[in-house]
Amino acid sequence: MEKMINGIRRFHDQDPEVRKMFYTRDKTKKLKYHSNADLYESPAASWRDTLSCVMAPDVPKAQDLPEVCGEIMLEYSKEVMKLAELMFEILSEALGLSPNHLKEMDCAKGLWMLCHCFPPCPEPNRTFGGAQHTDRSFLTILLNDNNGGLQVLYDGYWIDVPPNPEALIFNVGDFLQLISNDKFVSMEHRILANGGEEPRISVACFFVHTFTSPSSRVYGPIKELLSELNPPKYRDTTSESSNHYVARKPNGNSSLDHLRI
Ligand SMILES: O=C(O)CCC(=O)C(=O)O
Ligand SMILES: [Fe+2]
Repeated sequence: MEKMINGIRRFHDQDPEVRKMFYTRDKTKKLKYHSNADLYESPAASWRDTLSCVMAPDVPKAQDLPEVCGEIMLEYSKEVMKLAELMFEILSEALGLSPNHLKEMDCAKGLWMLCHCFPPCPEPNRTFGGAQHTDRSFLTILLNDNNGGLQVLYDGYWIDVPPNPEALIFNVGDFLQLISNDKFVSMEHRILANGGEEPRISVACFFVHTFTSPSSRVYGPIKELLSELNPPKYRDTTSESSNHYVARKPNGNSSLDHLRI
């Protein structure tokens, strides 16, 4: 975990000329680097630079990744995928299903890795590092360095998540909410703009289905969970029609709103 944080810090510490080689706002690219993700959508751009890469199911080649962090991104992905499989087994059991149920739905198959850097912001009270949102994933596994900033919305209050580089944070995403028919609820969170002196590093591993078999797979509330007393709360959707879900919505609306029955 420490090696991963250091590798991502090395990437963001590089000369802009080197980082520029990876810069793109083309959403179809598997590897991209950009600043202020919501630049053209939000009233105040998020104070953040992000290197993101689709790491699974198609594993990128080391030589296609940035030299200073490619190896560790590949190594970290492998470990985080093992952890996700285990977590999906536990979550399946918590739903009263067989341990392999969520894995067999390919919940652990697609990995989109977002390697963030939140540079010190000269006016941190005028924007965010990341505005309020829920993750458009089944599950997100989050690694932070020792700089705080992440907050979760609980009972109407924003609560600081204490930074701990030796811990991982598991966030339920919108798609787990959908297939569990609201048994698990995705977490509203935000990241304050960095008011400190040093850049804050975090790595968010999004387990998603978009990159697995686009358009073919249909997701809806798991049939085994439904009954007369627990009717489906969402319509079925394909990965194609929900393709936008990895993008953040500046208005903070859930990506599930348009699917709710
Ligand atoms: O940096 C963080 O702590 C959280 C990042 C995040 O929420 C995201 O990438 O969706
Ligand atoms: Fe998030």
